[in-house]
Amino acid sequence: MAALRQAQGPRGIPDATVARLPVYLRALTALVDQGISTCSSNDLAAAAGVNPAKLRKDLSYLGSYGTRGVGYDVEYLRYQIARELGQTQDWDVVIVGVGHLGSALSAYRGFSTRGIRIAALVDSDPERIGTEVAGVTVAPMADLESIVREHGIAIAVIATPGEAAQGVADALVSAGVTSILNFAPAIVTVPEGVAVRKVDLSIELQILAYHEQRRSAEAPGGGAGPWAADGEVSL
Ligand SMILES: NC(=O)c1ccc[n+]([C@@H]2O[C@H](COP(=O)([O-])OP(=O)(O)OC[C@H]3O[C@@H](n4cnc5c(N)ncnc54)[C@H](O)[C@@H]3O)[C@@H](O)[C@H]2O)c1
Repeated sequence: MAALRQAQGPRGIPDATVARLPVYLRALTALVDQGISTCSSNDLAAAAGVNPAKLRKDLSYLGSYGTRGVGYDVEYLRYQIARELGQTQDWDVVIVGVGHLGSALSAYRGFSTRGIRIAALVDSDPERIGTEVAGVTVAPMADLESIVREHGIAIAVIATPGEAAQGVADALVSAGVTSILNFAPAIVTVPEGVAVRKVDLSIELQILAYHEQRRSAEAPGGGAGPWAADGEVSL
């Protein structure tokens, strides 16, 4: 069976907690920007859109318990989470497949503020190779290994058609990449020690469509349905 390996949380932190850390980081960054230096777990939980007990439990994995009556030191907690997520250093990332999606991802400015730098773009199409996208020249697949070595790249994004994804994943792994974000609609198998995360917007939309359909079937007059106040479906 094809194994879809998930990133192992650092220091044994559960993956569900790791997945919420970037949300806390974003909320804390907003608090820093507003000049707020301390916050209660309730305030931070509200800003992050999670329940306070879950937030306290998540932060306890980082050894961060806040100070009774004072709350959390916003700057320090932000630093702790950034360090846990490896964001105190910049990560060079390669995108393979520089079509519509790959080009849009390369042009996204939000990565740089999160310590992610799109250092290289690679494609197999001779028409695309040599063109410049978001200030980076598209390189051929033959250059993948030297690109990964030169930039010390550990993380790659696959934005090729599904049928090319496994071959691209194999090439990435053999070049030395150890973490892959796969946008292609295909399950890729990788050796032990390589992490793969899959993003599938169609599945997310299908889930929303399912709930939308149930909502209109169950409450034709416009009931609340399964929707939570923050817009997330409560499953
Ligand atoms: N996960 C999501 O949420 C989501 C959303 C949209 C699209 N997609 C998927 O992302 C992928 C890209 O979509 P797109 O619209 O950008 O397609 P596209 O056709 O515009 O781009 C694909 C690019 O991959 C390149 N490519 C093909 N085979 C390759 C190979 N073996 N090695 C290197 N490069 C190769 C092509 O030359 C092209 O530049 C598709 O698989 C699509 O289904 C995923």
